[in-house]
Amino acid sequence: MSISTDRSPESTLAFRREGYRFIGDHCDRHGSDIFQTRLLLQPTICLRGRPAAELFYDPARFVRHGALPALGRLTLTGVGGVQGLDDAAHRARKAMLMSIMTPAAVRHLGRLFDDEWRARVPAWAESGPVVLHDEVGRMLTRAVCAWAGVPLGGTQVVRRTADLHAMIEAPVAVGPRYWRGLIGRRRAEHWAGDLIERVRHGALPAPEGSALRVIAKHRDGQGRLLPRRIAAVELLNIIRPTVAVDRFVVFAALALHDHPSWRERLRGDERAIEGFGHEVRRYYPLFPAAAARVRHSFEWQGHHFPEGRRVLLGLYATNHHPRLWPEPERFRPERFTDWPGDAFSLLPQGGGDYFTGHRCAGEWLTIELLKRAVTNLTGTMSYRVPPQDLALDLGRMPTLPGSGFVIDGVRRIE
Ligand code: HEM
Repeated sequence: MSISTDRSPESTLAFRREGYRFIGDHCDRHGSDIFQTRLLLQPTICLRGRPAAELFYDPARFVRHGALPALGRLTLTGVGGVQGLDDAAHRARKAMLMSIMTPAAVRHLGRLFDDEWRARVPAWAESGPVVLHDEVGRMLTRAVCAWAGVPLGGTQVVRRTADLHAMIEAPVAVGPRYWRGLIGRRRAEHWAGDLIERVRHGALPAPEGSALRVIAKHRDGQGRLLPRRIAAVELLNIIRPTVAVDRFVVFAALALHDHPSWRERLRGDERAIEGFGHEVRRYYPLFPAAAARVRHSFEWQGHHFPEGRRVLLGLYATNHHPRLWPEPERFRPERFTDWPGDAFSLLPQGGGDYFTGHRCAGEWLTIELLKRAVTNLTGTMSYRVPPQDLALDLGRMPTLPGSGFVIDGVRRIE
């Protein structure tokens, strides 16, 4: 059976225009969870849904080498990092990254973020309106650098956060947004590479088990240290996405604003807070899709996947699949009460296995940070949300409310 194919000879502009909705809407139009289109001048198979996720996360079927478009590699992920590795090289690099994510380390980052938050509340109470995205971004930069063993002078915080934000904003942008991402990455890699060298030469002490130390001292199967630039890319693979959690924090604040009854329901209830966080990650858009290439030709559900073909798994489209998530366009944290967990249906950070596949290395950290943020938004402070542009443009990737979520009248609750 041939795969239902878009009529347009090239869909890159449609993908940019339709953004997060592209894969889901095209699936609906084709009446199928699989269709083929042309993106960036290449035939591309797009998928959504649980069986598709199971297929996509089978490492025997797909490789990641050369899957991510160059625009994304040059800004968001960097070149030579874990995202583009396969097989034994991937497993070894991933094991290094996952060794940092112990339960104690996850709690430690949560506490550092909490301390940052509580320390900022009095300043917010004194000041006028504050932009939550900017504030939380800087708090996360400070917290993750302290956690990772990375020294960061007070004067560096704004500049480093701006570079990290620029990298996150860039991968599907054109024009100045893209250039800012390139420049941000160049500066950040230089900074991270310098830190790696200083640790290797004993000029900078890095605590045992910290991300900086683990990455600087990591040796590959042949006993070689990672090249400076690649070690820098991996250190940024920890710092950059942790700062990106500021987007989920803004979405959580938006959800609390749009569904105020949840404030009371969450207060002091850790399990409800975790479920609320899962619904924030399901409902709101961050990564639209994950990319891979077919390792060797195969047939799946009667469809032919030719060797080398680029395949996109719609993460947002799966998170909004009506068969997986009844009333997917409604924000309903109740759906996660007693949720047994499933590696192939809730995909904000990819699916499958953390160690043998490409599922996000930082998902446990993200869940912890989001819980801390929701606890603070509902339990340790009160605030007003003045009139502002809170609309989410699903045609912009990544998207945020235009205002960055402004709050004022902040008061500490004891
Ligand atoms: C804002 C929250 C985050 C989102 C939405 C997110 C999303 C993702 C997605 C979609 C992937 C790719 C999955 C795939 O290719 O199949 C990924 C991979 C990855 N993420 Fe995250 N992530 C987040 C936070 C984090 C954090 C906090 C860290 C580390 C501290 C992290 C580190 C990584 C790494 C290292 C990979 C590559 C894994 C691999 O290729 O094996 N992410 N993430």
